[in-house]
Amino acid sequence: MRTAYSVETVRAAERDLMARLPEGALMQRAASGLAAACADLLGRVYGSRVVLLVGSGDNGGDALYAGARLARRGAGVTAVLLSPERAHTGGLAALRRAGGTVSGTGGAEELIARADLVVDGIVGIGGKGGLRAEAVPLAEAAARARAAVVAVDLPSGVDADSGQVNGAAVRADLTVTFGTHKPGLLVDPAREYAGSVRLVGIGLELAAEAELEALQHTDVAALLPLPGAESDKYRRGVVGIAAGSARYPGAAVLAVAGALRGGAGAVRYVGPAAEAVIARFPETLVSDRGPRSAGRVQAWVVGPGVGDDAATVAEVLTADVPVLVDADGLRLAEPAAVRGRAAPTLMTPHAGEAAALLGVAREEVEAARLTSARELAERYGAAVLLKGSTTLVAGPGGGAVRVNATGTSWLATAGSGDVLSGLAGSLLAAGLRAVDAGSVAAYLHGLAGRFAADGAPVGAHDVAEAIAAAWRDVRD
Ligand SMILES: NC(=O)C1=CN([C@@H]2O[C@H](COP(=O)(O)OP(=O)(O)OC[C@H]3O[C@@H](n4cnc5c(N)ncnc54)[C@H](OP(=O)(O)O)[C@@H]3O)[C@@H](O)[C@H]2O)[C@@H](O)CC1
Ligand SMILES: Nc1ncnc2c1ncn2[C@@H]1O[C@H](COP(=O)(O)OP(=O)(O)O)[C@@H](O)[C@H]1O
Ligand SMILES: [K+]
Repeated sequence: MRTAYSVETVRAAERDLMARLPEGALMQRAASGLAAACADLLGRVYGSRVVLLVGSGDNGGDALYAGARLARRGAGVTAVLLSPERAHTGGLAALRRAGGTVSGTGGAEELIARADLVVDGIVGIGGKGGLRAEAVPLAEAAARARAAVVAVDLPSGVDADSGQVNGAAVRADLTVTFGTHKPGLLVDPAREYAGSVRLVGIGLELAAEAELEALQHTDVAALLPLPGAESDKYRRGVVGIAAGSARYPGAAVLAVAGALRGGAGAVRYVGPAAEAVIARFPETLVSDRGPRSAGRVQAWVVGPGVGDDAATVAEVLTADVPVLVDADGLRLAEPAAVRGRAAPTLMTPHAGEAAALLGVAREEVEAARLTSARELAERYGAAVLLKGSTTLVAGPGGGAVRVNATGTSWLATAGSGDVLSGLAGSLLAAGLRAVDAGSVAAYLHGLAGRFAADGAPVGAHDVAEAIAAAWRDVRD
């Protein structure tokens, strides 16, 4: 499991550790890891041109000490100081001793244009708001330059705790982060600014709960429901799919396609698209008598393509088993009916649907994805899976939010959300907790999207077909 901790938690751990270590030891650990990452990126350090962008805090100190290490290995290192009188004294002295030079911001853009590597030490976890005006031209010059850009701890200008980006920020090829990931490195839009992320251990002991968790292959493998010798189709769980309409029969077919690959022993379909479902998936149990009379299920999926069928949504919400609400179902569900449920609920909006539920503009949700997912989960007393390039899954009782980045932008194709709903519903029926079902489904769905696309456009049915390959890959 990869975890990310809040700045407050990092600060507390830093204080504890600093009290036990000689002064400056922590910064040396950070600088050593940073310099090693820079050297790897450069390939040949000797003779390379390195520009350090140095702000007034310890983030700039890290950059200066790392710059000194590179200078000792023969790099030509210049530090551009944003506030010369407040730059880290020890770091500056070390750089000078190693033969590095110092410049003000005048002429910095030409230096950046000629550099092989730009190290962004403008601001780290002490940053507030977007980049300040004097730093913006430097970030822009770095974006234009052919140099590789390495961000120290996090790209300057992004919010460490929320992943929000207010105004300009540095775009890095690599972020070298210290002690733990920060939420902003894993959540869009900030994640896009971070490039690849390298974690450098500095010995922090993080006592509090993580803000974010990102499942890895082994975590997912441990959660996958596997049949045993004593299994039969009912014990494995039956998932009910209430989806589709005369107008949107495809949503039903795609949700069933996802559900068949999710680990439930049987898929029961109710609704007006039974013929289309059976034609494609003859193994589906179909019924046209409505959810309540359809027979026992261990979880429901309601909503994809149901159009205006509010009655079906209301009926499913009265079931005493876990319910996944998606698409039209999110619009039609009575908030009180969701909040009043005793069994778990998993809501799966994309940003537009989340915005409608929260009564804000879509852009607001996209800019503040983490806060939005948490807010919805709290308001509805439900687990909330917020779709997008990084998918978030927040539980109703607070706690760490799961983040998933296995996907690919090829998944932005009509109907791929329906496949995800079926898959997650199937995992719910197999007995996974709502947050686990949502995050495991997002993980497999993202991988399946990658496998199916492999660099070319795909349809949602291709994604469904690749889910089996994603399972195998995870279990390997
Ligand atoms: N935690 C750890 O365990 C370890 C932490 N380490 C390192 O320390 C870093 C944190 O250092 P930090 O606390 O000195 O804060 P930092 O990020 O340099 O920023 C503060 C300065 O930036 C300025 N500033 C603020 N906002 C700004 C903006 N938007 N745009 C531009 N400038 C802005 C602000 O100015 P002021 O408001 O005072 O005018 C202030 O001077 C951390 O990220 C990591 O790299 C490692 O060395 C070892 C282990
Ligand atoms: N840029 C992207 N990168 C990765 N995944 C994406 C991206 N855009 C959308 N997705 C994923 O594709 C799926 C789209 O779902 P949704 O928006 O509900 O589409 P539909 O309603 O057409 O089925 C979600 O799983 C979402 O996370
Ligand atoms: K930085």
